[in-house]
Amino acid sequence: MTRKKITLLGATGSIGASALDVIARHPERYEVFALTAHRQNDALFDLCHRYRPAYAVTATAEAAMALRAKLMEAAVATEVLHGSEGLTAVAQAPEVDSVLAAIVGAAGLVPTLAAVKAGKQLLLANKEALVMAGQLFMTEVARSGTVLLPIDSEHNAIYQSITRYISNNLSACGVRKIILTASGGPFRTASRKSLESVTPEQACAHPNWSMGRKISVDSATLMNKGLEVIEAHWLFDMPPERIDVVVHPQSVIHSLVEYVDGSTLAQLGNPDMRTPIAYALAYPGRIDAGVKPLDLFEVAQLTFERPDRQRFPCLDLAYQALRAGAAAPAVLNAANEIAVEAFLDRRLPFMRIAAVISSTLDQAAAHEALGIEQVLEVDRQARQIATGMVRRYGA
Ligand SMILES: NC(=O)C1=CN([C@@H]2O[C@H](COP(=O)(O)OP(=O)(O)OC[C@H]3O[C@@H](n4cnc5c(N)ncnc54)[C@H](OP(=O)(O)O)[C@@H]3O)[C@@H](O)[C@H]2O)C=CC1
Ligand SMILES: CC(=O)[C@@H](O)[C@H](O)COP(=O)(O)O
Ligand SMILES: [Mn+2]
Repeated sequence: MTRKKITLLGATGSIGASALDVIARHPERYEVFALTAHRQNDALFDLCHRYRPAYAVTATAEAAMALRAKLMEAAVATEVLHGSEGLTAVAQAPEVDSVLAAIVGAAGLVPTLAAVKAGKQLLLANKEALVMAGQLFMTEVARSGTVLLPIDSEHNAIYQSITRYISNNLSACGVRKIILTASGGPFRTASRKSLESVTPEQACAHPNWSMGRKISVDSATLMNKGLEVIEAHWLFDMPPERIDVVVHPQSVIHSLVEYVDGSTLAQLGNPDMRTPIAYALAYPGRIDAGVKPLDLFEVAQLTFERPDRQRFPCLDLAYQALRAGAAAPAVLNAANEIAVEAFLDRRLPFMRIAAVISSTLDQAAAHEALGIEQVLEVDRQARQIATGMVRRYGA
């Protein structure tokens, strides 16, 4: 069997760790071609030592020099690149079969799009890329013929629950609705008053998933679900009124697809990202992911609630941005990234995250964000506005 060569963008993160865990279980199937990091250079060295990729990518030339020296001393033959050119090079290298996009935030857009342009099979975790530039992204996917496999657990569940016997058009397949499940986050039952003083540590303590800090805060505000509504819109070509959100605190049903004949199909499993990652790596086959099978007697109860749109206004801000279209989702994403960073730095109270995003959406100039340069310019301007808003609403 020829081994699939994988570039892992964002190898030092939470998705990176889950992906490498699955890959390491199947050395006969997968070969790590490139690993990338941003701040965690020592962790990148350890990964190179263990997985012996052909390439590693660091953020800066200085970091690359330091890593090269350590690798040479350890007799590891990995070549080190750096910066955005380095990321693009390993996303597009002719030897690469699949790119797993797990950089967090807007920083993932350019290298992920580079992989699409080169027609690589794309295993997509970086939802922000689709939120910022969905139209452009999906146009490139169609042009290059990239096979795009979602890793985000909800979208992976939907992908698994769609029966595509007839067509790639979901309406033609009888799909009426997509239903995204949300855990409700760590503050699902918290009073509005208590939300005013919650800390980053509390916000990052997700009840079911172990994830990076940015997405953990997004889950706590329900912006994660808002971003996922936009992600689902682009991945499955569904209008916003046919994408619902239901709070399901156990995170066992990862999402559902409702059909016109009254059937609702869903994918279930223990909350562990190795399942969707293994699905995408092995597609269209299946491989062991190291995940414990679901024990329904242990789960015992699956419960459902409506999201509380008053306590968690970020969900509706995302629907609004999706309906507004054009550059609004890119503005929403940029403002959210600035607000979440400020909250994590204790410069902005939790309950002001939505205010920063809403005011930024109001103030940002209307743009028809078409090309990548325009999207990046919208992102830059929105960050500037949102930074001003953080000062206004800040702690
Ligand atoms: N974690 C999860 O379970 C899930 C995550 N996702 C999505 O996957 C993506 C990754 O999430 P997660 O793994 O939790 O995030 P982490 O914060 O754990 O990891 C982020 C990765 O991106 C790298 N990175 C950060 N900033 C930059 C930058 N400016 N340029 C290049 N690389 C950068 C980090 O490098 P370093 O650490 O070296 O600084 C790290 O490797 C996000 O888009 C998230 O929404 C989706 C579903 C589930
Ligand atoms: C694992 C995953 O896909 C995350 O996006 C997860 O869904 C976050 O949980 P919430 O449902 O709380 O947003
Ligand atoms: Mn998700």
